[in-house]
Amino acid sequence: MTKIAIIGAGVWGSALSYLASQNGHEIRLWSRSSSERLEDILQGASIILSAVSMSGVNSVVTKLQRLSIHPEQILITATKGLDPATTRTPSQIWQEAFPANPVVVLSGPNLSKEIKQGLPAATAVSSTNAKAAQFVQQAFASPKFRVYTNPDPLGVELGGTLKNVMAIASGTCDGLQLGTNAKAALLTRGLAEIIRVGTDWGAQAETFYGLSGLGDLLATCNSELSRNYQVGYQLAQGKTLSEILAQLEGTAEGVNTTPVLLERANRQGVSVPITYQVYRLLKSEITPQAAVEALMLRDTKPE
Ligand SMILES: NC(=O)C1=CN([C@@H]2O[C@H](COP(=O)(O)OP(=O)(O)OC[C@H]3O[C@@H](n4cnc5c(N)ncnc54)[C@H](O)[C@@H]3O)[C@@H](O)[C@H]2O)C=CC1
Ligand SMILES: O=C(CO)COP(=O)(O)O
Repeated sequence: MTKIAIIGAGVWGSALSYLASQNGHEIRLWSRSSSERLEDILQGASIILSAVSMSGVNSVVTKLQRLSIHPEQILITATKGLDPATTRTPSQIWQEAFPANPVVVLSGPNLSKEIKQGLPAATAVSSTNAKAAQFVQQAFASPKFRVYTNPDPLGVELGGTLKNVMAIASGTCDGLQLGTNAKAALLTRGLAEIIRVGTDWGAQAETFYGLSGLGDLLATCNSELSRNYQVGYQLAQGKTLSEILAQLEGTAEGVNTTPVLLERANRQGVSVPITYQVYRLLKSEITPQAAVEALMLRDTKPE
């Protein structure tokens, strides 16, 4: 039995809390509206897991820095996003704030509603500290949740983060009823785009063919349970972004990830044509139909 503190009681934090409690661990779930003090929640926890949305990462990290975190406490980040101010990933933020602590990234094709229904799923846990990743693997592995370790935390994290942009594009593709060929082309070229960005960032290309890359791309880009997919689908139906977000259950991180990803890719000179069209779509600079045309009419090139 392990004591696990979970910060962020949104849909993903709650699903992870459910998985860990099914394994017999002692779970303490904390949210901004909790009556309990954060320091009491963290006291004695072997694992501190953050499942807050990207917009909350910096303030949660700052809160924890004011408390006494023991260097042996394992920090898990389950957030899929990029910091708009610095383009850093959540694990980079956590590791810089807590250089002595092991930081583990948890990411995979994990639509929380399916997990809450008790359907089987798999995920990846990754850290520069292999022992910490194995500890987390043992803590969360169950007959319903298969947990793989992976040696490339940056790749695991970027796979889960960048696919959200592709999920918006995929929802748009389905909303416009462009067909199966178009969808297959989009996902394949989307993966190529993710790999270009990820390898330029320092991640391993093969990581993106694993659960947190291709795996999550397939799940999120093909499911109405994905909030990012829903954003794209509803944009294709003519709704405005603010109308969609007002009714969305939870966070569609791809909306905020897109401009940050584009900024970084432009700075690095990495070509991201799908991300660019998603960016223009989200900013209402282009219609969904015109975004598709812009992608199809690009200069011809080798695959
Ligand atoms: N829902 C899902 O299926 C999955 C979600 N994720 C990722 O997990 C993260 C959270 O997603 P959801 O739970 O779905 O979103 P959500 O919108 O349901 O929950 C986000 C949580 O973060 C908390 N939060 C935000 N700012 C905060 C702050 N400053 N201080 C304290 N708490 C704060 C909110 O109160 C809320 O409880 C996202 O990055 C998402 O991409 C990852 C895998 C699966
Ligand atoms: O990351 C997810 C599944 O792995 C959840 O996707 P959405 O955030 O698009 O709902």
